[in-house]
Amino acid sequence: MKIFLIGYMGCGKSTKAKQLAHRLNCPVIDLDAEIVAKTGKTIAEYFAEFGESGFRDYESEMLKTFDYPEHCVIATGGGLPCFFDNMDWMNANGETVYLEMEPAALVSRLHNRQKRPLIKDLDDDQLLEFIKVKLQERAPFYTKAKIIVDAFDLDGEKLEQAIKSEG
Ligand SMILES: Nc1ncnc2c1ncn2[C@@H]1O[C@H](COP(=O)(O)OP(=O)(O)O)[C@@H](O)[C@H]1O
Ligand SMILES: O=C(O)C1=C[C@@H](OP(=O)(O)O)[C@@H](O)[C@H](O)C1
Ligand SMILES: [Mg+2]
Repeated sequence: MKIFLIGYMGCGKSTKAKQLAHRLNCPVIDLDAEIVAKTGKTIAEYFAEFGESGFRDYESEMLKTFDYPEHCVIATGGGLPCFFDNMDWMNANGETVYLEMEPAALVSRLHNRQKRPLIKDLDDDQLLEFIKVKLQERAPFYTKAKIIVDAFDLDGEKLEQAIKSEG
């Protein structure tokens, strides 16, 4: 089974994907890291060179053409489910899990903003406002996930349980 973790920047997709894959004894794939490995550019450099729309094209192509092992956990980028038919594609090709988190909690997780071009120039107050607006836009996509879990106090074990009981 392919398990796609989705949710806003900072909700813990990359961190929890590693923990879950370790528990399930299967490979982990972080699509942002795959983009960096394939292009030789950081996400920030890719945005700077090709703009957000160039990045969205590339991440969608990466999502749909990656040679996934049969069983794996996939950390997606926060915006990926909200463009093209990516969310429907993931639902058709695996288990989708939305790691849901409140805007204030997301701010407290997003210390290292330089890696994330959409928020790199925002202070904490601006970031809170930005997330509130963006999360409203993105929620209709995220909530199409087959499984929704509260990501605030989540660890690999709780995530595994949530997938087993709801999946
Ligand atoms: N359970 C947790 N408690 C506190 N901080 C966490 C926890 N899980 C992840 N983090 C931190 O939150 C930040 C965002 O996590 P990350 O996995 O990169 O999120 P995403 O891939 O969803 O953007 C990282 O700095 C990470 O160390
Ligand atoms: O939410 C977004 O639009 C983005 C999230 C990032 O991934 P993380 O959610 O892992 O930070 C990365 O794909 C890019 O900076 C854009
Ligand atoms: Mg990530």
